[in-house]
Amino acid sequence: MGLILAGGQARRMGGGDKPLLRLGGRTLLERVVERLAPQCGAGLALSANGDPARFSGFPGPVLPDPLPDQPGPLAGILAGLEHAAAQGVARVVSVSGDAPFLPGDLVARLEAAGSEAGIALAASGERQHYTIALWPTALRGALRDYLERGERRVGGFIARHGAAVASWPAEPVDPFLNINTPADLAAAEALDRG
Ligand SMILES: Nc1nc2c(ncn2[C@@H]2O[C@H](COP(=O)(O)OP(=O)(O)OP(=O)(O)O)[C@@H](O)[C@H]2O)c(=O)[nH]1
Repeated sequence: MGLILAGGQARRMGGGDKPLLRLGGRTLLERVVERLAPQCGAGLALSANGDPARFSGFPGPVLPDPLPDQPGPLAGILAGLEHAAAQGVARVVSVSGDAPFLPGDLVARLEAAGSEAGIALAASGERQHYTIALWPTALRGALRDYLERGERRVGGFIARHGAAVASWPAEPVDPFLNINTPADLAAAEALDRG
């Protein structure tokens, strides 16, 4: 199952839903769905809080964070793992909803790198992306305990559970480039025009 994380506050962008920003005539979310859907036989889910109607075109459930007082990407990942486990799905690939150039072999390579019980992270060269990763749903109990203890660092959870890494070249275009600021969006527009 593919899980698109869209529950962040987009402070560096000035607020709002970054996945609904447009790049080259389509929203970032439409671009992420276009990249990810063909790779995910078990379908997609979107992790986002607030009114789900603003994502009405999304082809899957919109999952609110299970621990609203505990923001951060791990809360969204927990929502995805619990949803997937309820559907009998063993592994979830999370991606950021602001990464419009995801590689077409993302899921296959993460699945090859990961194990039944282990997390697998995507990397651009040496740079690891903690929110673009394969997560066994079996870790959902440990993740809920971690968050309920008041922890929220993704790297801290991964360090406890080990992680394999699948790496893609960062050049000429980083396939995990994500949009954090208006300047990033302008740069992505220039890249998209090629
Ligand atoms: N579900 C969920 N996703 C989150 C949360 N916080 C961040 N994310 C997602 O995790 C990914 C990385 O988020 P960040 O870069 O830390 O935060 P951001 O909202 O994108 O941007 P800034 O507020 O500018 O840091 C993005 O896809 C976010 O949508 C949260 O509290 N809940």
